[in-house]
Amino acid sequence: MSRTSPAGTPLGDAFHVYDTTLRDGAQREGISYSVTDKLAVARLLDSLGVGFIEGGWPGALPKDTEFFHRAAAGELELRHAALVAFGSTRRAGGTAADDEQVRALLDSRAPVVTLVAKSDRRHIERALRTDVAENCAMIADTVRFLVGEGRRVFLDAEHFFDGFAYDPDTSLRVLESAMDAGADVSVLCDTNGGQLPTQLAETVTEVVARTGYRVGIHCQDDTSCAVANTVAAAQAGATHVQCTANGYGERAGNADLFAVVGNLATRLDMPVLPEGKLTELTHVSHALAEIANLAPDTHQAYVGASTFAHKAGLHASAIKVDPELYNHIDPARVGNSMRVLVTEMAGRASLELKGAELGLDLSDSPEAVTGAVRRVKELESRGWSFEAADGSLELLLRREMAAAKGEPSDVAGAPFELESHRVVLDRRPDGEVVSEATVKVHVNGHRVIATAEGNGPVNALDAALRQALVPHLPWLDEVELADYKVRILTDASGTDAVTRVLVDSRDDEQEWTTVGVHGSIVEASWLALRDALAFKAMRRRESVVVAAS
Ligand SMILES: CC(=O)SCCNC(=O)CCNC(=O)[C@H](O)C(C)(C)COP(=O)(O)OP(=O)(O)OC[C@H]1O[C@@H](n2cnc3c(N)ncnc32)[C@H](O)[C@@H]1OP(=O)(O)O
Ligand SMILES: CC(=O)C(=O)O
Repeated sequence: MSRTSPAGTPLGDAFHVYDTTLRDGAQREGISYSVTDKLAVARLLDSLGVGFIEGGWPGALPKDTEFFHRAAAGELELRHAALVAFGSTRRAGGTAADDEQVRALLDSRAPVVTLVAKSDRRHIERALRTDVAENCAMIADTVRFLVGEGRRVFLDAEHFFDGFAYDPDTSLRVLESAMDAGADVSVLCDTNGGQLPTQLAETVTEVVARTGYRVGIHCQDDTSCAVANTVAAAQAGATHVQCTANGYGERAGNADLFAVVGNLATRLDMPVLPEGKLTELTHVSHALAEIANLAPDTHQAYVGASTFAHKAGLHASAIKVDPELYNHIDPARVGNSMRVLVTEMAGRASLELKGAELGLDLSDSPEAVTGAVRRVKELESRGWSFEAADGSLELLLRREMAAAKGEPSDVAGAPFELESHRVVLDRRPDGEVVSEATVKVHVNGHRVIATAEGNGPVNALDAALRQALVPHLPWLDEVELADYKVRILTDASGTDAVTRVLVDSRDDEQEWTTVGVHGSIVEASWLALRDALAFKAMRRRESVVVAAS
């Protein structure tokens, strides 16, 4: 069943993309949005073009009450989305007009209200401790009251799927009580997140067929099927999908907005976002992770940094012919990009594609490619890893290219020669442990000896090297040691442990990572640092050549 308009124009109110990051997403352990965070999240979601933004539960959480207050006072100007206040119906035995929680929904001034209500008879009787008739009256009274006050009302039918399997008549009566009172959408909730796509889609189909209501879907992710369930529901006739940014949500989470939108837009050709907005998925996902103070999931569908990163040589060989052969979509459609990883699993094509990514044309250097593949495999079998060390990989490729042409490999060499280095650990009387490094190097015809301290061997060696080299090579001062990581590999060489050091460096123009591996942490650090400076020297030589030509 397709709901794409013939012209491919946005579906608008015919299909709702409803975000509940600020309510269900905020129920994730570890997330605590400030009101300012919530406003920033809402702005980003609006800029992406979702149809509805559920801002929280006014009256229940003071922060949410303040969020709606500040939004209404002009701090939130929404261009695409309608703001939604979430809350429960009146309590049993009262009236909607007198219910404090219901009043808070009105006071929020949100144009849309989503009411959560029980739709599983066991919950009505055991958790609410009332009967089905009173539960339906609570819903109908509250919907009628809010609609009478000019609000658009959606019903979140909690535990719908479990309830429908147990006692379908009660669950359908709950929907009926809301829709007859003027609600717009019956949102079927998989509150415990235990559904699987086939059974869930069958229920959605049955509800749509039996009621003719506009049906929505809200899936928790306890079976890791929230996205699949949401898409299956849309295919079965649901025209309102509730999701959260990056799948944040209660317990295991909710349906990931970016995967749901990615699937609907690219797999089912449904223009669920305004034109041109799909390319913002990756950026918005990462920005929302930042606000939640969580690291983006690098393997997240559509938007993860590794989601279009190809490691296997066989994949690369087909990608070289046509990227579509190993990508389910063009990553640019969702604002992401493809990368080729070079590791022990690489083949010739991987190296050629990586070379192109690094600006090196290897098409007429078959010996260099063969040499580089052999060298990478051999080094990786000894614990090296080039996957995250593009700087060292580029140097390796350039050395192989030079060797293949019979040129000296110092095109990619360090701009100095090491005579020796030494690092000692100095435990001070106050208990502080300081690394002290001494280097003896030859640079521009001078023999230089320098000693420096640091908070670890990499840091101390870096400081000593700079002290020795900068007076002779002042441009090295532009290089900043941004970070370094040390990993002990117990089985890399088959016998003894080795240490792998990754060094991140940067200057005004770029960042690069280099790697060193050795039985000694000091030597591993030295190798990674030497490549870091060799990389800078190589870039400098290139810029001098460009400037001269
Ligand atoms: C499935 C979901 O995720 S829905 C969203 C859930 N989100 C939250 O719960 C976060 C915000 N919640 C809160 O701040 C508080 O729980 C409040 C303000 C809503 C209620 O707090 P309290 O009045 O202290 O009650 P408490 O949380 O202990 O229990 C909830 C009450 O609401 C009742 N209730 C539960 N669901 C509903 C419903 N759909 N409609 C009406 N009443 C309901 C319960 O029966 C219980 O009533 P009782 O106090 O008579 O036993
Ligand atoms: C409404 C909601 O969050 C749920 O049923 O899971």
